[in-house]
Amino acid sequence: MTPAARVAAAIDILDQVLDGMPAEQVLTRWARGSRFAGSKDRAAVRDHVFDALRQRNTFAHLGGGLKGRGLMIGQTRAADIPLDQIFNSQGYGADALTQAELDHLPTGPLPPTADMPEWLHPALRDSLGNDFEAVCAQMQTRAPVFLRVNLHKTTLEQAQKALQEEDILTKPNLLASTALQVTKNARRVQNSKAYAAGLVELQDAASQAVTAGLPLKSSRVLDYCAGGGGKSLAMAALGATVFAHDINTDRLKNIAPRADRADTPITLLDSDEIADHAPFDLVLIDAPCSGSGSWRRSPDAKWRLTSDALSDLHDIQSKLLEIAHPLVSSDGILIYVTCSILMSENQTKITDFTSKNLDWHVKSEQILTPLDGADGFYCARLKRVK
Ligand SMILES: C[S@@+](CC[C@H](N)C(=O)[O-])C[C@H]1O[C@@H](n2cnc3c(N)ncnc32)[C@H](O)[C@@H]1O
Repeated sequence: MTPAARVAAAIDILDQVLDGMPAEQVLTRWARGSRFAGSKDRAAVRDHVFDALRQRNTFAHLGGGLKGRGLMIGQTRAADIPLDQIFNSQGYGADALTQAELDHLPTGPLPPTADMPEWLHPALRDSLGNDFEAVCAQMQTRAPVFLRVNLHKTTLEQAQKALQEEDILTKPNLLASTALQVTKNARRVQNSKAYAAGLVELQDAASQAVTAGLPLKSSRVLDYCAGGGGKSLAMAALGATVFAHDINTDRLKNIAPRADRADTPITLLDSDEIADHAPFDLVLIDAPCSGSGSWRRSPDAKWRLTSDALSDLHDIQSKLLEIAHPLVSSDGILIYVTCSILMSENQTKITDFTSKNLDWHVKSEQILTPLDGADGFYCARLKRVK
């Protein structure tokens, strides 16, 4: 595909995403229906779409409209690429600019805060304080790709060497001793031998930081909201005996093959089986949340979030704390985690919980934002008052 044809594809995809469809779903459908598109084309179209969603309002301002076409005109302008190289009606490329589009002269640049939903600005300002603008600017950029080294099978150095043999370059990351940041050929990771052999998994460094600091060796752990098992696998690799549960049992299906690859067994539990295995030394609630800490990776989610949906999430988060805390052994630890940067899903939830459950107190809290180099994360460790 020519650069112009890739932009034309991105315009169609963006129009569907702007109508409310999840970006991943539209991209997958487009790739299936576009046999002519090679892996480089698919990657380029994906980058266009995600970049445009990260900077949606900036590009709409530069391009003169909040439609796929406006966003891609804005993106082309922001990249300083001559517009007629892309918008020239040639081949499968995008149509040439209309007179109105040519006449659109954007006034000065928008601040980075413009690319965060406006209704959330007060909550984000409260949550991030002086970092609000800087976090918004960071959210306009692509997130780094991180790997978690499976210490059960290898060391950081050996994993780096194995990846290097496949021309995938990495460097250690200070957030977690298991974390490698990919600096070259990130897209090759999932087809690499090192990945197939279970030496590494894709996992954000902040997510790794959350589990890396836990007392996991020889602990019995319940991952109450295990999803695809990212944290279950990380905890098992650090020596824990892990039980994984999720209300959506379909989401647990990926755990068995991943656990096999990593050589770290994980026991899946249905809701009615949990009581038989309780209490646990550690119960992890990786709560469903706005995902605002990882909006660089899924930028369409920030435009889909509504205040009603956020309020529903607050209710679920409170419910999960109430359901899960009795499953912790008398001297055990309750861990509450979100990939949110909103105080209402984090500190506020924990304060509400401890004010209703006076026998629990917060041992420590960890608050990470994208300014720390990875996704935004919150982690509270709670114990019973002695
Ligand atoms: C943030 S995701 C978990 C991600 C996962 N821990 C990982 O590291 O890959 C939140 C999960 O909570 C699950 N969930 C939502 N409500 C739940 C409930 N009431 N009980 C248990 N799990 C729930 C969702 O199905 C979703 O898989």
